[in-house]
Amino acid sequence: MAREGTEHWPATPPATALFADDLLDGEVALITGGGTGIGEEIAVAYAELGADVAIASRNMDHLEPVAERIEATGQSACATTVDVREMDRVEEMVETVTDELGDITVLVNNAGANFVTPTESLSANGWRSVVGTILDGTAYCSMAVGERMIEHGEGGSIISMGATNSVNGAPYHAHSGAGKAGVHNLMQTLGAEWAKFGIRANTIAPGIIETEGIAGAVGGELPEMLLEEIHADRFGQPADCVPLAVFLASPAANYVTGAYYSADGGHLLPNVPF
Ligand SMILES: CCCCCCCCCCC/C=C/C(=O)SCCNC(=O)CCNC(=O)[C@H](O)C(C)(C)COP(=O)(O)OP(=O)(O)OC[C@H]1O[C@@H](n2cnc3c(N)ncnc32)[C@H](O)[C@@H]1OP(=O)(O)O
Ligand SMILES: NC(=O)C1=CN([C@@H]2O[C@H](COP(=O)(O)OP(=O)(O)OC[C@H]3O[C@@H](n4cnc5c(N)ncnc54)[C@H](OP(=O)(O)O)[C@@H]3O)[C@@H](O)[C@H]2O)C=CC1
Repeated sequence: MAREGTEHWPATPPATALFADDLLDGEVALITGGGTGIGEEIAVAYAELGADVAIASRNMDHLEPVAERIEATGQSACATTVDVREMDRVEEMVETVTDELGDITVLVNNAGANFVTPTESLSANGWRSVVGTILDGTAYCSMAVGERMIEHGEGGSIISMGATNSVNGAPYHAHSGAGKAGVHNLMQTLGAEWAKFGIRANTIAPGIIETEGIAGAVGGELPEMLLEEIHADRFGQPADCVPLAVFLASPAANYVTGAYYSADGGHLLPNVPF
């Protein structure tokens, strides 16, 4: 895994160097889109810290090698296919994970989709494809897992991946930015509504993180000129998103709900004018 850093903005260390290795003992985590990019890094870190981990996405080829990495830590893994845009498939996924690993205590809504396009060229199907994955998918997984967390009666943590493109809007990101804004709002609503069940719901907003997914979304390599807008002077790596995901899954966040944390190297901060 790439962990590239710079002199002033070093790479984020591995989770095992930052957290107690039993921090997530007894947790059962489900990470959608856990077979690639940021989701893979979170899945393996959770297992290294003692959680049993399920990963789910459309393509089993992505999932199998990550399930092997999880099992190599000594924890149990479950890999199952799902299209998060379909509620029936989501219900099946939750049933499979619960049967194999037990009651889910941590849900990470990480499955995501994006492509950069002028809004006047965006088709209705393109809009649905992205908003369906980001917003419908996050809602369906949260509803299916949340219902079981409520029945189980021991609370839980729901963590959703937002994006900094939703904060001020972002040209060529109409579908993704609107979907991610909805994700944050949904987490705030669930945080309020499900507080009485001990279920916490929070959002992590990655900045520009080097993954195959974002390379595909921008149609190739990330343009170097984007670095001019990033105070950290480097693109993020999946590992930069892991500590927030560990924190929010752990008892260290027992009083934290409805919150929004960015990991973006200062991408949204103003430029210094002189
Ligand atoms: C250069 C400026 C950069 C600035 C950066 C600022 C801030 C960065 C913030 C970044 C925020 C979020 C980033 C991410 O989410 S990165 C992770 C992205 N990962 C993925 O997208 C992985 C999953 N992706 C996919 O599955 C596919 O790419 C897709 C999203 C398209 C969904 O696949 P699906 O199989 O469901 O869909 P189809 O291929 O059938 O297509 C559906 C419709 O969408 C149209 N489409 C697809 N690609 C494009 C494109 N590049 N441009 C325009 N339209 C596209 C496609 O034509 C279909 O529509 P029609 O049926 O009408 O043709
Ligand atoms: N990288 C970045 O710069 C940023 C990323 N983010 C967000 O972080 C998260 C992870 O991004 P990143 O790791 O870069 O992206 P990736 O493209 O690597 O990961 C996206 C994952 O979602 C899965 N997925 C996509 N569509 C579906 C679907 N309909 N049903 C189930 N699974 C699906 C994919 O697997 P499969 O193809 O097997 O279905 C893939 O594993 C996403 O939510 C993304 O929007 C936010 C801001 C910036």
